[in-house]
Amino acid sequence: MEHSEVDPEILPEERDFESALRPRSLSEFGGQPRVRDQLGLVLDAARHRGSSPDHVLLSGPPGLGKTTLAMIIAVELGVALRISSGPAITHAGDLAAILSGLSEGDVLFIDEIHRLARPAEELLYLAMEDFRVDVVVGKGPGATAIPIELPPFTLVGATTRAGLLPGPLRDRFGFTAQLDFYEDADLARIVHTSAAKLGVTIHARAADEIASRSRGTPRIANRLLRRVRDFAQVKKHPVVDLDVACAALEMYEVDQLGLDRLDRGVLDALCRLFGGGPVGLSTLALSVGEETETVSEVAEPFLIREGLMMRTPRGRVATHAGWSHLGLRPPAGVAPALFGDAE
Ligand SMILES: Nc1ncnc2c1ncn2[C@@H]1O[C@H](COP(=O)(O)OP(=O)(O)OP(=O)(O)O)[C@@H](O)[C@H]1O
Repeated sequence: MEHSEVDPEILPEERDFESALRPRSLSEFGGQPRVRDQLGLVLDAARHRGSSPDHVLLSGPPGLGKTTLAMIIAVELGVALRISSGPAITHAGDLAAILSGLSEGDVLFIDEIHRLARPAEELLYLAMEDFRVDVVVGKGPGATAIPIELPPFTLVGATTRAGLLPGPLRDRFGFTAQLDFYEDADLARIVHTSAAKLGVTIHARAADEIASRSRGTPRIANRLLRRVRDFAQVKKHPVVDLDVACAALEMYEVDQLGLDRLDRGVLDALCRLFGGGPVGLSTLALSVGEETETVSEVAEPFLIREGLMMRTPRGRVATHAGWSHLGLRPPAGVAPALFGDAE
């Protein structure tokens, strides 16, 4: 399977790069003003009381800053951060071991919390509410539950799918922050900050261009900046201006809307091969030589968000804006949408 250039999933070789660019405090965290203010208040109040803040749930699409915020929470509170993830905790015992290793006030970050196994989830209910875990010793009728007291801690859960969280778990978070896609102006500021950290001199219009092709996602903005930096270095441009940024982004096949080769391939196949649809997902995926999951989870959400295609009960359909984005004339009957079209 080919890797999509702007796939929001993190790549292993990017981890160092990401951690170097992470903001370390709430004031450095660009964008999301509502979340920043609300979270700031929660942390201030806890500091005032000298106690741990309520458990925090961060929800939103990948790459918007959930892990970054968890790290910031620990730094702002001056406590240690323990990191784990739903899929990594396969047994309730794994979670009990993590919880019993916490010190007073620690922040425990569980990424992808919607993927916790059921027994671990139930153990977490008690830990979140009463700071206690019951460790079951033995099997069958002779089994006994030994309660273990835990020090007060703050759980920070992150999820891309808040709707998949069971109600009892969701209700145990005192504060929920819903992260939204970023405004271009906020992304441009992030590009400037990251460029400064990387020692790249960048013009305002170049930063704006990168921001506008970043799908509202800081991870993608930083990734595109890295690509542009590589291009500028190899082509010996000491400064990244608009022309350099556009040439680099064109070379990496990221278009004005932020579509990459995979997205364009899907839209192109939908329009040219299937007359704009409706066509089934598996047929569409086959026609671009990709797995169905790659098409439905990587390409489609963005194409749909941009109003370029729709999912209908009969299959995938290109919108008027989808046809126009490829420079094609939509067939009669595909009317421009009153709202929601990207163009
Ligand atoms: N508000 C922000 N300001 C500056 N940089 C940010 C911001 N939010 C995210 N980033 C950068 O984007 C990258 C991805 O952020 P992060 O890992 O926190 O996302 P995430 O929401 O946890 O993603 P995932 O759901 O895939 O784990 C990091 O390099 C981080 O530095």
